[in-house]
Amino acid sequence: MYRNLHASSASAPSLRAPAPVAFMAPQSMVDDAGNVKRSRIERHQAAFRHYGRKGIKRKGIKQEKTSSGKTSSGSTSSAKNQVGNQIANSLLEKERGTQCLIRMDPATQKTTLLAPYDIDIANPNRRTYEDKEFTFDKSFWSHDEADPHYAHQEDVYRSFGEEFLDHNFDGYHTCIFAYGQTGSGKSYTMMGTPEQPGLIPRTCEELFERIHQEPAPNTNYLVHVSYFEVYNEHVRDLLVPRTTPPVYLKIRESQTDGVYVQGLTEAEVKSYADVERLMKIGDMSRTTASTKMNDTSSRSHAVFTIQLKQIQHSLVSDETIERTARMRLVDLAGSERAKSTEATGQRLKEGGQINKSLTTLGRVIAALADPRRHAKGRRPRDVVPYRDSVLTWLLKDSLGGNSKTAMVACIAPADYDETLSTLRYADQAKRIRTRASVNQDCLSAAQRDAQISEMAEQIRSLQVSVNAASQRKREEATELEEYQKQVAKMQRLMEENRRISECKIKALTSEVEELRPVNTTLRGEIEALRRHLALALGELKNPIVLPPKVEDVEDVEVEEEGYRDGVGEGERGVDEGEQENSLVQVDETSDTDDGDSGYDEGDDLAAELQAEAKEFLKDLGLFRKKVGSDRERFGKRNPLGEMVNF
Ligand SMILES: Nc1ncnc2c1ncn2[C@@H]1O[C@H](COP(=O)(O)OP(=O)(O)OP(=O)(O)O)[C@@H](O)[C@H]1O
Repeated sequence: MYRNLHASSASAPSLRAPAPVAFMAPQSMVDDAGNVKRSRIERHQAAFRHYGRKGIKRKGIKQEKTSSGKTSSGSTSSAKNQVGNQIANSLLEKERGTQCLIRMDPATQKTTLLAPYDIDIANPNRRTYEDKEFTFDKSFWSHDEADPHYAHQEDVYRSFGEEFLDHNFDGYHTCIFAYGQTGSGKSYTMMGTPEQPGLIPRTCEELFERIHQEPAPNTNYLVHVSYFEVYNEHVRDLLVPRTTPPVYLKIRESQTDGVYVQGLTEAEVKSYADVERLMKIGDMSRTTASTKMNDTSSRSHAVFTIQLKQIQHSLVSDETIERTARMRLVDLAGSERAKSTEATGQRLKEGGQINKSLTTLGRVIAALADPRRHAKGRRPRDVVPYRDSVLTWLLKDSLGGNSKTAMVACIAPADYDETLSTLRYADQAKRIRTRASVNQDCLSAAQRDAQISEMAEQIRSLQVSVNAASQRKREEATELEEYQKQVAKMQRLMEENRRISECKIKALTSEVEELRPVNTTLRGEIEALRRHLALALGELKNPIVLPPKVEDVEDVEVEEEGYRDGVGEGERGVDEGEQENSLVQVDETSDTDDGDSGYDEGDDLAAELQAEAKEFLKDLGLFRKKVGSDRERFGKRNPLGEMVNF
């Protein structure tokens, strides 16, 4: 673990050096010369960090002893639960037969990561591990409560949390964030448990203790709290109830406020009880899940922010001093290897997102720690990839800007690679330099009055533009209403048209149905007429010659005789030849009354009938065409777009 303990003067901005905080080795592990003793038995001990606590004195809460001999608070029954939990954790590590690979030297603050013993000698290609040494600002050893150097929650808070609160009262922005592999104790360090509160509750509690103890009657305090999480690269307000689908907030950047979360709840709090209530709401809302490495693993980065505003008024000089400080307390999600967590599905996806944002945080830290960054003529901001993840963008100011920042690197030192990676991360972060300055405004009565009248003017002009905007809005609303009316009217008309078309189609369909039998009959009649006409024509062109009937012949003979009585012989010879013809004529006209004129009339009739038939066929053709076009216009189509008969 490491942290920044360098303070800046309240009046001028200064450079500060972040420094590491690591586990503190128990005395039993350090020999007289200060060297770390390495015994096989020790190295097989459980590896979890266990913070104890010395509570801030509170009513109704029992006091307990810490390693440093100071008193602490905690309810007895809850403390029992916590002890159980701690033992369970230790047992879990022991059950796994893991080695404790960390040693700490309280004299030098040196942290040593020891190479694991189980090196496979038979396999020479296997990677060789070696001991690694790191030095951090502070190292906390929370391995065994029986240890004289065991670091309780209270010890951790007293060693730097308290100091950070001092910075806040001096008007500095601060940030403490916990980093480490999953299950290494980040949430325990930052939030803790009701029995063993961590840095956040202790800071808040002491903040209100100091406010309420403030003897100066001319100082006013305003405290606001916000709590949000970054889950899968989305920001969610933890102080509002969860919804389905979840409401994600947008990140904005302004020149005056820097990077901020738009629409985030900033609740005013007047006492520690108010903060406790909000912390409870937020913790219940936070995304956690049970994984192989941790029963209540945080699947998101949680950012708890306290805004402290101190307004001081001097009656002597009639000046107002405003100090604003922001405390950011960040519990990062744990880095994890899919192999160790055996995660699948949603857990695997979350793990991927967590690692991605932590990798970006690592790149940001590396860029900020790069000594060339401070070289002359270099434009540092170009190379820091803040915007590559939501987390780094939001923490931009805390990581490399106006803030005093500490990183607590938590380790569960049973895994050489994970622990080495965390310690390297921390080692790099300690090289970062930020520029913290006091956020203070000092205003004389005249300046304040000027500011008030300037603001009043601003409010007036805003009021004017709001009025103009609402007028525009009203006009726009009227236009919109008119437009909506027109659209509704058009829709109504279209609907009516559709209905009219439907009616037409129905009427035409029934007409066609009615005409269908007439059409069939007419077709039949036309066919009959055609046949009849063909017969008549055939008959006219090839008349059938029939022999005269007997009575007819006799009648002729009688007539001939009468005739013969009146004409000469020669005449008779000629008449005989003609007589034959006239007989044919007579016979032929027996049906048509007159042989010669009957033939001409037949032709006329045929022509007349033909013309009539043609006329009829023409009408029929037109009628067909009409029916066809109506079908085209009003007929139904099947899904393939083909016409369907109606
Ligand atoms: N110093 C400690 N003393 C007692 N219990 C501890 C200590 N450190 C961690 N624990 C316990 O270990 C478990 C895991 O710790 P915690 O949830 O804080 O890990 P984490 O690093 O936040 O994990 P994750 O990244 O998965 O959220 C918890 O039950 C916690 O109470």
